[in-house]
Amino acid sequence: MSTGGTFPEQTHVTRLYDRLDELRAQARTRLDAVLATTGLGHQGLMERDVTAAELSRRAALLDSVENGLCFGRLDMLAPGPDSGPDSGPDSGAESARWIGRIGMLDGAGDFEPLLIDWRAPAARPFYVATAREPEGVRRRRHIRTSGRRVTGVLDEDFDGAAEPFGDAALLAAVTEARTGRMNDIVATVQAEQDAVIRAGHRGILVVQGGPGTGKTAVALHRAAYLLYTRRERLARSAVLVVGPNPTFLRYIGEVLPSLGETGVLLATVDQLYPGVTADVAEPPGTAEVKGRLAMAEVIAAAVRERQRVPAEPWPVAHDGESITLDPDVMARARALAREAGLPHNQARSVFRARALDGLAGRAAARFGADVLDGGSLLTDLDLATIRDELAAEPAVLAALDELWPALTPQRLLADLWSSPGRLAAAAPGLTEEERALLLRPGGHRGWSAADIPLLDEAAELLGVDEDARRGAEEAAAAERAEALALAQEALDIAYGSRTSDVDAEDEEAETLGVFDLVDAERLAERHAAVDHRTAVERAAADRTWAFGHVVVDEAQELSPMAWRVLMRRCPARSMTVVGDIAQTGERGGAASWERVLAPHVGSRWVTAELTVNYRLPAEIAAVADGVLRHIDPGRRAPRAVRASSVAPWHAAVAPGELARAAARLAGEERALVPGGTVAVLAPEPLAAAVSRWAPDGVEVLDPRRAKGLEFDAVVVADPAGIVAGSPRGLNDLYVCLTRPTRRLGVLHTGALPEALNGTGLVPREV
Ligand SMILES: Nc1ncnc2c1ncn2[C@@H]1O[C@H](COP(=O)(O)OP(=O)(O)OP(=O)(O)O)[C@@H](O)[C@H]1O
Repeated sequence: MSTGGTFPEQTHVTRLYDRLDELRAQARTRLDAVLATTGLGHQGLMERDVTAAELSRRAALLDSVENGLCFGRLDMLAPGPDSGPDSGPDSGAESARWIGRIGMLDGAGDFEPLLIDWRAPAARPFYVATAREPEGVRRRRHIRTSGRRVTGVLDEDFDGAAEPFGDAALLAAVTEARTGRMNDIVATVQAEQDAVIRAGHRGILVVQGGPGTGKTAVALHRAAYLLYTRRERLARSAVLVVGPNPTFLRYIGEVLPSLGETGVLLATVDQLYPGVTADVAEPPGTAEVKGRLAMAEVIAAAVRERQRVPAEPWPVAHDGESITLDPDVMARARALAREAGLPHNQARSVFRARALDGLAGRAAARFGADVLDGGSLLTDLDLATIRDELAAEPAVLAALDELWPALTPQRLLADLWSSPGRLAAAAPGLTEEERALLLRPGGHRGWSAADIPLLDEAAELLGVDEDARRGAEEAAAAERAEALALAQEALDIAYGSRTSDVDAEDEEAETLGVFDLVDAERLAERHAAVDHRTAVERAAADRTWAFGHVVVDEAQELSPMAWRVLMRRCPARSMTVVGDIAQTGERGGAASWERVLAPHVGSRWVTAELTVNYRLPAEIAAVADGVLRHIDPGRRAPRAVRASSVAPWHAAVAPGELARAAARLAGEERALVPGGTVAVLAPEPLAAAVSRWAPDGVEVLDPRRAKGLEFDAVVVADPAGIVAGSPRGLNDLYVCLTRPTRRLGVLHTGALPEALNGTGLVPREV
């Protein structure tokens, strides 16, 4: 890369920033003007707020693309018809295409494209042109900037005059020190990644790739690409990005905003049930059972169990006497209610109606039987009167509610986990030990992550509680009536306090007062809350939201029950699923994509594979590959894109010294990667012990929380403990070994685990 001095590109880049400033100023001026508008009707106010929100978003977008606004230039083989006689490669003439984060047109006169959005078809050659297939490109130039200054350029010529530099821009990008937050890769997306980002497939696209192949980066860029190409639809329906834990979501949280995209909700699966926070930890075995597909049937059975029929005739006080709820009448009412095919809470009214019919019929038969022929002496009207009387009897209604109660998902699940009898009835297919894992004998203490998909399942089967909904509607109506009364009061005061000039009917009497312009209803409406939330904000608060596209990262970790939640959130089944089966750590996680997806979409999904590792230097990749061979000898390891000439090390210490030594060595590593990030990865409880000793700036994580993250230097402590720590311990070790971008050390007690022998780890004394 040539650096230093002033680059010819500076002129155009300066023009681009000038244009960006101009667009920002325009957006702000329009926003100010819109906000200053007054005297609008209710409709006008709503429209004003929508326009203001849109303009604020536009202003925010223009701010977000400040860094690295332009990062590339393509000089095409055939200059465009407008190019002037001096349109040489450095002249910045019209034949050049400037590639950047957003598209911008020249504001003056002809509206020529000044900058092409990286997602536009015209930008594609920047990512896919090769010496063999130049795609009409004569030269590709990577432009590096710092602030608004061009600090370096790197060229690849495709006209045979010079050897292309190939991956130099990429190598510069992947060797940079890490900041602890993931960066976008928009300037250096590689051809195999570009194919995934721009894939036209509308259904489920699975991106399988080893660690460091850019799956996360590619998935996020694909989200940005889809928001660009399907803006109309996705702006309304929003895109959901699912990650394994909040630390990971924080790590990736800046990528999409830096690409100017905010229409995306980042969430873990357990954050997808608004109003419930999963804050209770539970053993992995319990989570595994709760994540099984069979739990869908358990929840369905638990709901059915709550639709009861009395075992014996049940006498209920009625009008000073007693009315009997006969099992056969109740059984028939239950059967009819179930047949209605409604969710439990909605079907309650069917049950109640049919039960009252049955009870009225039974009562009529008893009281009105003709002694001569056994027929009924009662008319239909009599029957209806009896039914109405029963329906007005609180004791009868209470009894029917007990047989078919209104239920919330929380109530259903809390009752299920606290009752061995209920659990045995709903989950006969589980063993006694498995059921014991589910029981919470001490009562309800909150929700775990694995409970959330079960609550979601229950919510689907229960539906909304109609009584509660009616209550909420009535409360809303009462609120509105109150607003109306207040508005009327305000108008009365305004009328009462109008000027005496108006009373005097002189010229001033023509002045319009507030009471002339609005009536109470309109005034109340004006004060009613208008929903200004963006699609993402509304989606986050709505359990039943249907997202236009869902990106699932670290998808191998999700349980079958979690997959059901995601499928419900995406009825269109437009998904990008990225992960690596070899990294599956959760007991309930995926062993194959086929098994995960077949229950939902059969064979209607396609796969793409990423094969190049951008994170690990070859020396560290060799260590990880050794472990991968033990996990699955048939699996191909991704090819490392670079070597570092720094050998990964291992050292043995006495068991009692492990925690302190790991912390000390991590401190030493920190000095070797100035400005970079360092982590100790260790199984619990060792990780907690290391945390106590770890110097500032060193993160300490267990393998689970290290998923998807990366650090400049990593010390893996107690590899044997990691392997022994879970049924998929080798996968966990593989995850740990594949986190560093520059340096790896392995600290162990006793001998190295077999999978690490002969992998190139160099012994050292510590
Ligand atoms: N084309 C690229 N240009 C520059 N950097 C890249 C490119 N592709 C990937 N990277 C970098 O490589 C690193 C690994 O990428 P990423 O985290 O997306 O990989 P991954 O496949 O999701 O890994 P894992 O399976 O371990 O979570 C990141 O720092 C990312 O920015």
